[in-house]
Amino acid sequence: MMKYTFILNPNSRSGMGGMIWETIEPELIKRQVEYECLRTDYPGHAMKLVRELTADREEHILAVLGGDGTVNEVINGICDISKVTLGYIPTGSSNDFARGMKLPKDPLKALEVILNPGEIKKMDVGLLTRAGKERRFAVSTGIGFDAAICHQAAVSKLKVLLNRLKLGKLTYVGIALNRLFHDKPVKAEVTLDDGVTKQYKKVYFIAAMNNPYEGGGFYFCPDARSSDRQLDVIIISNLPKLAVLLLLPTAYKGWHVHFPGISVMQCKKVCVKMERALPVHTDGEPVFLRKEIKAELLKEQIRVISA
Ligand SMILES: Nc1ncnc2c1ncn2[C@@H]1O[C@H](COP(=O)(O)OP(=O)(O)OP(=O)(O)O)[C@@H](O)[C@H]1O
Repeated sequence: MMKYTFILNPNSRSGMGGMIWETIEPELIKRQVEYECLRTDYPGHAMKLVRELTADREEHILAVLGGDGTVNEVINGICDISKVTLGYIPTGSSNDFARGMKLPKDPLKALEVILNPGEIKKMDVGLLTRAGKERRFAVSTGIGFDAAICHQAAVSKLKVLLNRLKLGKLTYVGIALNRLFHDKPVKAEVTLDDGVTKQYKKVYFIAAMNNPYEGGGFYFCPDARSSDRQLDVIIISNLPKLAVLLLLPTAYKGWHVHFPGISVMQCKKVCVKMERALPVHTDGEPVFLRKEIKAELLKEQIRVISA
C-alpha cells in the first residue's frame, strides 16, 4: 500500500479547512492508514511543499484538503504530472474542481472515495502562458470580468465574514455586481488553434475551461470534459450590462449558451489579445493584469481518484 500525503490548507474557507482536518485525521488513525500531513502556512507554500516532495520523480498519492486555490498550487508544484495520483477533499468556498469532477462535497464521503476509489480518472491539465511565464490550471483560466471578481474576492474582508456564516458564495455575487457596473467591456482578438483571428466587441470576459464550472457553480461551459484533450472557451461580448446581469443567473443551469452574445467553442489552444491589460486568474486565483494570454493543455494527464 502506498502512503498518502495530505496537503492541508488550514486556512481554506476562512479557517474551516483546519477544523475539517480534525474530523479527517482521527478517521485515518482509526483505519490505520499510512499517511503524512503537510500543512500550508502561507500562500504559495503548497506549491513549494509539493515541488520538494515530488522532486524524486517517484509515484505519489497526494490528497488535497483545501479549496480550488490549493488544488491549483498543488498541480503547479508537481514535478512529474504523470507520476501523481490526486485525491481531493473540498474545503474551499467555491469548490468548482470537486463539482466538475463529481467528487463528494462532504469531507468524510470525500475521504471514503480517496481510500476506496470507484475509478481513477485521467484528467487534462491546463497551461496558461502570459508574458513568457507559465501557470497550470485544473479548472479554468480567464481574463476580464471573471478574473476581476477573483482579484477582488482575494482581498475581501466580506469573504471571511460570509464564509463564517456559510454564505461564502454570496461574496462572489456581491463582488460580481460591483465589478459589472464599474468595469468597461473591451475589444478583443481571439485565435483558436492557429486558425483565423476573430475580433470581438464589448468583451466582458473570456475563459478557457478544462472543467465545466467556475466562480462557485457557474456552469459556463457545460460541454467541458476534463479528459477530452480539449479546452472549452467561453466569450461573453457585445451585450449591454443589464443583459449580462440577467444572463448570469441562467449560467447556474447552463442555459446562457442559448443566448446571443455568448460564444462557446472547443480548441486545443487559444490566444487572446485584449485592448488593454485586464485581470487574469487560474482556478480562481489572481495572476496579475495582462493584455495577452495563451491557454492550452499539458501533454501529460494527471490521475484523479474519483467516485
Ligand atoms: N496558512 C495559510 N494562510 C493563509 N493563506 C493560505 C495558507 N495556506 C494557503 N493559503 C492561500 O489561501 C488561498 C485560498 O485557498 P483556497 O483556494 O484553497 O481556499 P478558498 O479560497 O477558501 O476556496 P476557493 O478557492 O474554493 O474559493 C490560496 O491562495 C492559498 O495560497
